[in-house]
Amino acid sequence: MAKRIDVSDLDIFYGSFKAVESVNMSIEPQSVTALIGPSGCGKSTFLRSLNRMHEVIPGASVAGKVVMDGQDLYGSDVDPVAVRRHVGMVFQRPNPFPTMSIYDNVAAGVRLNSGRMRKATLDELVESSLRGANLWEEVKDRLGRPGSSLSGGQQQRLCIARAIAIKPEVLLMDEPCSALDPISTLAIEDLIYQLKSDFTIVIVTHNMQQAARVSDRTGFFNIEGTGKPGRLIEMDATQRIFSNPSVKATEDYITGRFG
Ligand SMILES: Nc1ncnc2c1ncn2[C@@H]1O[C@H](COP(=O)(O)OP(=O)(O)OP(=O)(O)O)[C@@H](O)[C@H]1O
Repeated sequence: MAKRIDVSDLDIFYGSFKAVESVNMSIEPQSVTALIGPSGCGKSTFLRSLNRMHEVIPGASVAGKVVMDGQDLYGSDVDPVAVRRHVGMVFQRPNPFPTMSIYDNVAAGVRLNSGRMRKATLDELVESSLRGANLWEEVKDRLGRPGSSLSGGQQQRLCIARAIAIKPEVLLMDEPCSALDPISTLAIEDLIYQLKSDFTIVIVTHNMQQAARVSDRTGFFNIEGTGKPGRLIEMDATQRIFSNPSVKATEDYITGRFG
């Protein structure tokens, strides 16, 4: 089941450097939320704070709340590994395990989380995940080949299949198309559109057309200058952000006047 996320007064640090300040944001279930803004304004840092990946960096920390369906993900009794099971992530560069087969790539996370599973059950899960990632038809006859034998766009869909195989509720995507050609990009965008009926999706993108095409809501982050923290400036329905934003900086950014 897709989940709602409510972020309140979130500050994010690397050591003593405050990279992101005072974010308040509601992320709706079964929708796509796009995060846009100039380089260095903290989009990726914020994204990683949503599944506690930020804190794996030495010295990194957060203050504030990230609440998923009533539970604060930073509560003292919450296991970060469990959080990452519920909130999956897809990265900028497709990163399948290169020597592992296509099948094993999809099964990897499940094996880690669920231990031993009947072969037939695992087969079914691998197939449904590959179908969910729109990759099944292209790979069903070569599941034993290495993940690295696929094209870049196929590898990214393989990574999406791997992420959805563990049945997360939320899927975070950090510029998932930036290393892909336009055709593969469209395939991923179609897929994002389909996936939102099952997942809550948050995507960081530098591509304004992509944000406009795939997302329901868009958040614009900005930074006043080097060394200053990034802030969420405005968040609204995507159509409104791209047609009639309330803040001038948002308009300047989306019309290409800066950033
Ligand atoms: N591992 C890290 N250690 C220290 N500072 C970091 C680290 N990663 C990012 N930062 C700093 O945090 C700030 C926000 O970076 P972040 O990568 O989140 O921005 P971004 O908006 O995603 O940028 P881009 O669009 O270029 O990817 C920047 O000042 C960056 O230098």
